[in-house]
Amino acid sequence: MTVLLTARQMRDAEQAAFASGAATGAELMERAGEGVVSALLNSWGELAVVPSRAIILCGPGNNGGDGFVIARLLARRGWAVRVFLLGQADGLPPDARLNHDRWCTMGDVRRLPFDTPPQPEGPSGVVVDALFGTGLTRGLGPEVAGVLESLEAQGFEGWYRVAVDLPSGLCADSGRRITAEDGTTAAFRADLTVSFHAAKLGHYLDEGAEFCGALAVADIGLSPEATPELVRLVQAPALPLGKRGGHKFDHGHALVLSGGFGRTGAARLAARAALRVGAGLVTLGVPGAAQMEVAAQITALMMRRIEAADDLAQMLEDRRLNALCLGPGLGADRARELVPAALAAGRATVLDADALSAFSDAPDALFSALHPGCVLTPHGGEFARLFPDLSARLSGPARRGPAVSRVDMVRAAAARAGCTVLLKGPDTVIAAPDGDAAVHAAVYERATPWLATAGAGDVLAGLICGLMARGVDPWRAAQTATFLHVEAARHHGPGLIAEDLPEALPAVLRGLGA
Ligand SMILES: NC(=O)C1=CN([C@@H]2O[C@H](COP(=O)(O)OP(=O)(O)OC[C@H]3O[C@@H](n4cnc5c(N)ncnc54)[C@H](O)[C@@H]3O)[C@@H](O)[C@H]2O)[C@@H](O)CC1
Ligand SMILES: [K+]
Repeated sequence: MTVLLTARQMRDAEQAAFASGAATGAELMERAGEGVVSALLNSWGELAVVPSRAIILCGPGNNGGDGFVIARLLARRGWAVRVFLLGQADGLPPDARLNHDRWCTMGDVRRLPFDTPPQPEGPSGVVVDALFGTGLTRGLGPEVAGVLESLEAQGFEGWYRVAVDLPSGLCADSGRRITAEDGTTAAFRADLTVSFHAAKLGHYLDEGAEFCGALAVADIGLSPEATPELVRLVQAPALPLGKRGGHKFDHGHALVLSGGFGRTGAARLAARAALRVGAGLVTLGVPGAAQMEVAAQITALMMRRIEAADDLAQMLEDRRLNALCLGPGLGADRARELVPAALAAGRATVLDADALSAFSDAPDALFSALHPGCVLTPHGGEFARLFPDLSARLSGPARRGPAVSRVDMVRAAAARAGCTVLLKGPDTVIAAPDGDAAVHAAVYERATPWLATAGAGDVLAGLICGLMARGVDPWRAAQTATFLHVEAARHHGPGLIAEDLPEALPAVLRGLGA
């Protein structure tokens, strides 16, 4: 399992290594520097062949210490290396000071901010940002922001930008840029970020991937941590997806509630996704006025008339209907009518879109009706309507590092709602009420910009519902559906519209050995 760490968890892993005698700080710093050098040589093969040039910006902490190791290792390979230090050598922590001094036997250290910014002095090379890593506590002030700006102004075309551990200015826990006292939010924009031991949350959340460029994680010989608060990175389905034998009723019966005439498309998309992901049967619950419209559009899906809460309650007397989906295209009035009846039935239930927004005036009424079998799938706007206080903590500027993150807020939301909450986005965060949290980030090699299309969210709700109909618990259903959703988008590629997602699933499932 791949986990994402906070800055504190990374420090704990380091301290555990010191306490057990497994490594010293200087050893870890050496391995970190080696990790950066091998990652950059791997990323840009030409640099491994011919010695190149490096400009290395070192900060006042151990991130700066890594910078001095990198300087030494590259100079030994014959590179022309120029090193700059922010602050005084006397103020460096011991391991960083050791590596500063070792570097000083090989080359000089100029001060930051620059008197005159360095020129590229060659067609290619590497700018290394070793200013701040997990120890960033405040935003980059005008001094450091000015250094980054003046480097940008030099162009450095053909040069690569490498961030050590994190792009300076970016918060390790949240992926947000920390805002300085003067209101600026500067950060180093990297082509490659090389982190150590395990990726940090900030590499995947929020603006993280945008500033990291690409991400490599170097092994520095620390033991894997196993604490319950760890956040997992979803990179595969959370369970085998193959269908065992049996009758269609053995694979569950999902019910997707549709909106009225002219508004049934979203529910039909969700229903088709539920069927494609393997629910044995899927029925659309449709108001009378929309029955003709729906009937003209469906084949394998079934349809039942559901006008009011009583119809739904009556239908749910059939225990074989084991998973519900309400929200896509449902309409606010119909949501207020049907959601309480659906929740009272105690079935596995996905609430999305209108089923969430309809309760923005009285979220507590919704929370008191929810149960652990529910999954809420808000996008940012719906999350803000249900959890305005939590959302506000994310939307304001982050003044201190580490800053509050999407994971913190979705965890708080899941605890408040008493059920699984999935906050959609390129960095989807899923949290269970017991504090378990997972991130699925459609970034780096999994970037799927084509997924930003009308109806994609309806399909996701349907996938979760379909998996829950198959008996998967909400926590694993939410993670697996998110993974499949992105896999389907990647499989289809450019030109994707929501209808394509369920149709791409057979190939995706086959590829996963289902
Ligand atoms: N924790 C670990 O296991 C390891 C850490 N290593 C490196 O050590 C780094 C963490 O080192 P540190 O904890 O010393 O932290 P940093 O080097 O990230 O920065 C801390 C220093 O910067 C100052 N500072 C923070 N924000 C500032 C701002 N906006 N403007 C000016 N000064 C600011 C702090 O007061 C402190 O002096 C990691 O990112 C990584 O690069 C590696 O050497 C290997 C192992
Ligand atoms: K850095």
